[in-house]
Order: sequence, then C-alpha cells, then structure tokens
Amino acid sequence: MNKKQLFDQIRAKASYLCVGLDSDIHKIPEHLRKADDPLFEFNKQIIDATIDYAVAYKPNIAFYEAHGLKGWESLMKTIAYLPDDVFIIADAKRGDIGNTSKMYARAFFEQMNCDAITVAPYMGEDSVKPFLDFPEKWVILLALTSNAGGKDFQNLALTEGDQLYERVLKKSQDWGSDEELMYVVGATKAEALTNIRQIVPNHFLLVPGVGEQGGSLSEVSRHGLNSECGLLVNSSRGIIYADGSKSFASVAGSKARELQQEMANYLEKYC
Ligand SMILES: O=c1ccn([C@@H]2O[C@H](COP(=O)(O)O)[C@@H](O)[C@H]2O)c(=O)[nH]1
Repeated sequence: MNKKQLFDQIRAKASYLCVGLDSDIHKIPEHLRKADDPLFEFNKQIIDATIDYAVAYKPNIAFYEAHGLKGWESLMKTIAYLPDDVFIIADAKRGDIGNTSKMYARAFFEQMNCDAITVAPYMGEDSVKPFLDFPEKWVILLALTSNAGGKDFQNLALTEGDQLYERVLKKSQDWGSDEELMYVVGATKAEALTNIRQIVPNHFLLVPGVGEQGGSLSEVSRHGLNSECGLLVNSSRGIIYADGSKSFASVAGSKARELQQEMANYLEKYC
C-alpha cells in the first residue's frame, strides 16, 4: 500500500487506529481455547468487530512464534483473513547483516504479504536497506520506543549534540523517503513529538503505548498529526482484552469505536 492509499483509507474511516494483535493463548476467553486454532479464531472475531474503526492491524510476531509451527499457521491465516485495504504491520523488530535482512524481508513481504515491518536501526544502513528494495512496502524504524528502558540508549547525547534517536531520524533519511520509511515513537514519549515533527515533518509515525501503557491519544494527536495525518496509533491489550467473556469481540469493537471517534475529532481539528 502506498502513502496516498493509506491516507485515503484514513480519510474514508476517519481513523488512524491500528489494532494490535498480541494474541496470547492464556488471555483469550476460555471458550475459545478448545477451538482448532484458538489464536486465529480469536483474531478473526476481533477483526470482524473492529474493521470499521481501524485502518491498520499489527500482529506482534512474538505471540505467534512462541507456538512454533502452529503459531506461524495462526499468523498466516490471520494475515490472509485481513482485507486488502487495511495496512498490515509485522511487528517483528528485525534487522541483521544485509543478506540476512533480505531473507527477513522476503519472509514478511513476499511469503506473508505484510505492508510493513518494524526494524531495529542499530546495525546501520546495510541492515536496513534490504527491506527497502520492495515497492510499496514499508520499513518502520524504532526511534523513540515507549518503554522506560528506551532511555538507556535512545536518549544518550552523542558528541556531536544529537540524542541517539534524533540521529536515527536524521541519518535514516539518506536511506529512504517518506514513501517507504516510518518511525516508532511511543505514546508515552509524546513530549518529544514537537521536536520529532521538526526533523521528520512528513513521515508517518507508528505510535504504540495508548491504553495499557498510559499514553495520551490527545497529546499524541495534538503534537503528531500532520497534513496527511502522519500517525498510526496502536492499541493492543486495551482493545483485545477489554473483556474476557463471550462478549469480548463486541466490547473490543466498542473500545475501537471510542478511539476512532476521538480520532475523527482530532483529524478535523489538526489535520
Ligand atoms: O516502542 C514500542 C514498540 C513496540 N511496542 C509494541 O506495541 C504493542 C503495544 O501493546 P499495548 O498492549 O497496547 O501496550 C506491543 O505489541 C508492543 O510490543 C510498544 O509497545 N512500544
């Protein structure tokens, strides 16, 4: 999906919501655990209930890898179930020497047909570039992550003055354009968004951390929206585990709708 198509979807749904499919066998409702493929059954119902309110879905690969072959099958079935007009992010946080990165890219872009993959930038240009060789596919580089430990490295001041995350934003612009590169910025770090928007005014940002991690959708939207929206805001646990009963899907749908309605207001106001 290219940038224009993504923005068209955002306008059509008045939403920049990404639903995180962090589907955990121990957290899904009891009655689903007896199904043939419990993770897929859970995801299917979550997708059906939230599809009107979300433009993107983000399966976190760890939750599927943890189950070996069966988990990969659940993941592939989930991705195949998602409609063509939603943006699919493999939250895999990959990146390695070039020939290995190329294989990761082929796995997620060719085998699984994801639109985007999260990539750790710290092995540098030759570890990121292989992911950028796929037309209309996206690399989402970790810039300023939502976790407390992100500051251990990302906020370190380099001798030249920049913090490490700022250097990631600046340097990576030599590798690809805003038609193929996005950045992860945690909702818990919303105070950095004004600075981030000065460095990358036109790039999309993937913003996790609204919901369970306590990030503010209002703050993120106020400081992060640009003229083409420029945001995909993720919520995983706050939507998919909002209810643990047989009504889980309809409650997830209501949670997604609440976020979408708030987003529709911010789009009117700031975009
Ligand atoms: O900085 C980051 C990068 C990735 N994540 C991922 O996003 C979701 C957040 O889940 P919630 O349940 O909404 O907290 C999860 O998959 C993380 O691995 C992040 O949180 N922060």
